[in-house]
Amino acid sequence: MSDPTPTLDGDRAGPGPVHVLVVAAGRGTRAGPGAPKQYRALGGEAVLRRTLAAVAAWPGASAARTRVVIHPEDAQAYAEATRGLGLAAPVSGGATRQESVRLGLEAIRAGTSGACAVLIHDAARPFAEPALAGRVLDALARGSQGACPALPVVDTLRRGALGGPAGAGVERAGLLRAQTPQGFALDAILAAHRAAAGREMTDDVAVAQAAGLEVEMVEGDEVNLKLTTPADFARAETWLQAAAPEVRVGTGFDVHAFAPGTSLWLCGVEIPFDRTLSGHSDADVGMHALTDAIFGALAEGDIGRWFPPSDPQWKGAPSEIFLRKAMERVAARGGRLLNADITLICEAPKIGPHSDPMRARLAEIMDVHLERVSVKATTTERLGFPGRGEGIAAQAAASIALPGPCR
Ligand SMILES: Nc1ccn([C@@H]2O[C@H](COP(=O)(O)OP(=O)(O)OP(=O)(O)O)[C@@H](O)[C@H]2O)c(=O)n1
Ligand SMILES: C[C@](O)(CO)[C@H](O)COP(=O)(O)O
Repeated sequence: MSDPTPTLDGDRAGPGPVHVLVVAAGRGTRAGPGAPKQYRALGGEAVLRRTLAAVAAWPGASAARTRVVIHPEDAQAYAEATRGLGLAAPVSGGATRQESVRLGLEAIRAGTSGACAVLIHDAARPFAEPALAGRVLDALARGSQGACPALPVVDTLRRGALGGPAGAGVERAGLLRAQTPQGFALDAILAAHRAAAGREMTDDVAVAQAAGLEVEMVEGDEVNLKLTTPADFARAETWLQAAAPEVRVGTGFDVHAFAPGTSLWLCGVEIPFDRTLSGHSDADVGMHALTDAIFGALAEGDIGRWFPPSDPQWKGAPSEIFLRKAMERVAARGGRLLNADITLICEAPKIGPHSDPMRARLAEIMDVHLERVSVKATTTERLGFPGRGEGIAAQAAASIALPGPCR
């Protein structure tokens, strides 16, 4: 499939397409006993899945250019947490975050050619918003060799250990707390990581600096919490409970003309008929309208953008490919389909006897309950092209819930 966002968005120039590396191979020991923190449920959903949904909304990001580094023992948990997201196979991580990053960068370099940017992000930061990633990419586009979001330290700093005596104060002016995603040109940060092997550093800015790269600090975000301790999980749960999901509605409309034939496809069901519908794919007009409604709710274009009709590979293709892609995008954004309502507009064939099988087939493809899918039909009282029996029109509405802002 052609990818609609292959380079930095809008006016951003920079070191080519944006790759995202999510490091998820840690053990999360400071988060206490249980599964590694990136696979624990937060608001009913695995932390890693939330992080990947956040990443999917970043400017220039795509599933095809997102790689996740995991611990080899976590393959099953990873498969469950990323089901339906359409990601490439995960990369096996190392004993430290630094090693995991290097292994991920090597995998990205091996799988792509040419100059590109990479955003390196902790799986343990599920709330990194598009504007934050945008500031990092903007710095790269301005020519910075690296960019890191950060926030000023606001508490007084003092040396010491809990339960022990207070030690000397530490001047806090000019101190920043570094966050991720940290962005670089892929080749530069990969070279820096190769050179740094064996010397342990806690973030990629340190690795970049050790190689002589200059890194620009950009504004971070308080909401971009790194889940480290049980208290962080408790805080994040409170945020999520306070945030209502965002409900989006999209609409779709499509028309296909009749052509000589013996059956036609409508909403995933083949109906014997004295004509067929003509079109580049299987011409399933109902499924096309529904798919466009879902893409519309996501504000991610339409079928033609994801599956150009000029591309011969979609000739005669079953339209469920398009619908599955739209649902894959809903999942990638951390959303779910609330309901879909399709109206088929034709004099013939009669839709009534087929509407329940159509609902069942659409619900199966979208992996939602039957009750969320409606298929109905109307005529145009013999007026216009459907009334003259020249073709079939379909309109659809779809509503989806996307995770609300976590502020
Ligand atoms: N060997 C490692 C260690 C860490 N990470 C990842 O680096 C990110 C930031 O690290 P941190 O929050 O310290 O995670 P953990 O190392 O898992 O936590 P802890 O130190 O409490 O064990 C996390 O997404 C973590 O999964 C990694 O990919 N490989
Ligand atoms: C990279 C990082 O998130 C920047 O704040 C942080 O350094 C990772 O934490 P770790 O505990 O050192 O892995």
